[in-house]
Amino acid sequence: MSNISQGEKVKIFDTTLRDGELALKHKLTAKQKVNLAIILDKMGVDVIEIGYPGVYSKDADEILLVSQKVKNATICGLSSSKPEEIVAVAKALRQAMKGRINIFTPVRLTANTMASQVIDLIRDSVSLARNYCSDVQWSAFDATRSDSDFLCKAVETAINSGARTISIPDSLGVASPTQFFQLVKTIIERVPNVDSASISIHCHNDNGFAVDNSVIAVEAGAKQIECSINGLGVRAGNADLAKIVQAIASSTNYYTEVDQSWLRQASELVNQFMVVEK
Ligand SMILES: CC(C)[C@@](O)(CC(=O)O)C(=O)O
Repeated sequence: MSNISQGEKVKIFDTTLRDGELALKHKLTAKQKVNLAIILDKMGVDVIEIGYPGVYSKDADEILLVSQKVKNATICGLSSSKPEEIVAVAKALRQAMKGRINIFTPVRLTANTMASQVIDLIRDSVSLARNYCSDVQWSAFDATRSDSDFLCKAVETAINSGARTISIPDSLGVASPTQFFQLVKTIIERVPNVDSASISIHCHNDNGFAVDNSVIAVEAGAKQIECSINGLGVRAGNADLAKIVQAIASSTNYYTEVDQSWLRQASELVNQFMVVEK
């Protein structure tokens, strides 16, 4: 069984304006977000994550503004499993032609978390989001440090509750390429309803493997890669979009719809984001 077939498109999900913004000491302005989103849209990125409106209220306004400018890409907002955060994303997306709610739930069980409570949380939050939006992504926060049997159960629950995309993040950037390949493969082999959703991945670069892990995950069956311009993201950053697109372009088996001629302009704009405006 495989989630991606040879010759298939790999979707590119850009998180520069969400994970990347969190890496900066200052917040981006609405104008900066709109300017980058327009370039990402022209570039052919499939999904643009703009912010986390349940926690940063300015992100709600930015999602609304970007929605008015973006023509093709899906606009995405992040949320935890808290109902009020899910509603905040849904409201912010009201003018988006194509909108997605990305819900993350921690799946690493600790002494204080019961498996059944986490499963309930996933079911309730994904179902709630589906009442507002047909395009719901569920992200298994800290997937690479979780128990794989529990992770499979969590993924199955999210899909049964209506998630169309399942993201497997290496949240702390601890997985080696072999381990990450195996984890994605295990999910695709073991989760009975996995073909009702697409698998996405989101890799951090703490050990320098963000790009390698992302590319190898496609070989394991992932259909969407989450990455950012210049690899901007918390701590050591995310996978660098330009490197991902280049790696996929050089493979004969898969392709992306990203037009590489826009990469330089996007990279220069994100370099300017590092400078605090007076
Ligand atoms: C949302 C998720 C994919 C996350 O980005 C979570 C987060 O940044 O809080 C991660 O790296 O695990």
